[in-house]
Amino acid sequence: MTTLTQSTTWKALKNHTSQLPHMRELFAQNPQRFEQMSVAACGLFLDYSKNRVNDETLKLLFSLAKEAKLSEKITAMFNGDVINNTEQRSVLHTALRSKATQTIIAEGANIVPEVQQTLAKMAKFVGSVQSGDWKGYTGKAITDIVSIGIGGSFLGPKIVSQALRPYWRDGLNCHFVANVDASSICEKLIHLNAETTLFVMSSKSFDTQETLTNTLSAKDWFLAQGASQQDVAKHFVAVTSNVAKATEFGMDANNIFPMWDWVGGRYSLWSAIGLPIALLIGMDNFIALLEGAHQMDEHFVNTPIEQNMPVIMAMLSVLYGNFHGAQAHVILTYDHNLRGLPAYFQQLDMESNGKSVTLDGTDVDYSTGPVIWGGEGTNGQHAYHQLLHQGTALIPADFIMPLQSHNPLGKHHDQLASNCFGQTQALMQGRTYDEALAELSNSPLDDAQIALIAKHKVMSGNKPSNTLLMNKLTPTTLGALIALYEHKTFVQGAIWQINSFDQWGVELGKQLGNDVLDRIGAKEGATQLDSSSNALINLYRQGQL
Ligand SMILES: O=P(O)(O)OC[C@H]1O[C@H](O)[C@H](O)[C@@H](O)[C@@H]1O
Repeated sequence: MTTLTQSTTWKALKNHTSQLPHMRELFAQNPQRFEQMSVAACGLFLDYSKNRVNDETLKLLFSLAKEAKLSEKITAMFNGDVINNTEQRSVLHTALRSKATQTIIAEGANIVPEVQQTLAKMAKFVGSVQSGDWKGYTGKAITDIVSIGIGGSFLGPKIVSQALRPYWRDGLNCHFVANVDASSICEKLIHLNAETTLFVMSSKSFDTQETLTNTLSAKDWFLAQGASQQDVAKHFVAVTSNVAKATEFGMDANNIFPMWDWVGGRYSLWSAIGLPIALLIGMDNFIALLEGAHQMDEHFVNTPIEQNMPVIMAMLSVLYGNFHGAQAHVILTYDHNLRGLPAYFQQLDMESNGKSVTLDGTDVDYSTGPVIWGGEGTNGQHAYHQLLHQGTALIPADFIMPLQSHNPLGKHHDQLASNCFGQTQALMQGRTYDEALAELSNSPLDDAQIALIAKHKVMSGNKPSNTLLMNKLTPTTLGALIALYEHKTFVQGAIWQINSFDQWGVELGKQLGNDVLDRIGAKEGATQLDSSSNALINLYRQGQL
């Protein structure tokens, strides 16, 4: 039994939440609800009024945060304290977007100079590739980047590049290879010219099977196109914290961009892992991305928790996960360029808070990280919004939308916005039986049929949502948005007293996968494992059913 669930505040929340009226009633009681439950920060605007809260709920949630010593924990992270207790590491992705004048101590040294040196190395490299000064082995400029990496070494570069498509410099294209399934790399290489292709291999550990395999295959392809071993240095660069392994692999030491143990993979896009992003949008825009995140860092550190955007969003998630039984959370991006963002937040949140023991190893007796999923609006309305409106599961929703489009065309953006706002309204107010009957008042159906259809048209409403707006999706607002969710994830972990920065759960699958790989390649069929695993391996070995 943890102290958290035994606390007075926790018990008060349990009691309070069961007595709150429907959101329709909460809006009717307070015409100022929107004004009182919205907050602006760093170019973002959060409307959290469509939530199952009143002033008392918020007061209790903020008490929970204070009892968790949240402010002290925020300070500890930014100061470089070793808060990742199982790997004995600081957590300082925030240092990657710090100012050159700052001093941030990690492992006994000021890390800001090295961060700045790496940014300068990136800027020089990006400038030379974009200007055409960087030449391939036949003297041609680079036209295509192939980014090889997986997990945090893939999702950040991929999703941010996609989100900032309007900022791509002409003349450069980028292809992302992550999965070890050869289709991923083959379908890209087939269209590329080795003379003008640059491979960026990103792996913090330089020990991830998929990334190593893909990089070796890329190298084989490159050499098979007529290039020679000494040409590799012109076409392969690496981003890693394991410089020794990268050099051993054959990467030219001058082409290795460092990263550090105090940056978690899912928090690393701000480091040289973001090199593909910078190559596409330019270093000036990459710096703007960092600036947006830095602004959100400042907001997070300096703003009282009651007006603190990451804290508000985090405490609302704690409310639904721990007091309303919600086990999932949906991210709905009403912006085509943000279509990949739910997948990014999926790793950020689920790999951070998918834990079941507290920092001191006590089994939790409460829910922790929810299942994060989502997609772009309005597509989701034609796919899964039915469940959001009438399903039995409570799934809180974040709607994210810029007020201005990069492609203002006719009524498109009006329709996008009207759908976004209409959805949050429908989730909140639902439809009563009487309203359904009224809608059927002119129906030719008989009374029994009308009563039946009306019943099927009832929507309970009271479904919570946040609406996050920005003027326009720019590098700066995107940086602030991603940092917002990083800090939201941190706050939830702080409340749940878990380590949000290790990922022991991914180890076993890898170990067993390596064992299966050996059994697939063995002389004899598999017999030592469970009957299912033996059979599956042997089916694969025979290559057909
Ligand atoms: O960057 P790498 O060391 O290759 O790791 C790539 C990924 O591997 C694992 O799946 C970790 O759980 C991720 O957090 C990490 O981003």
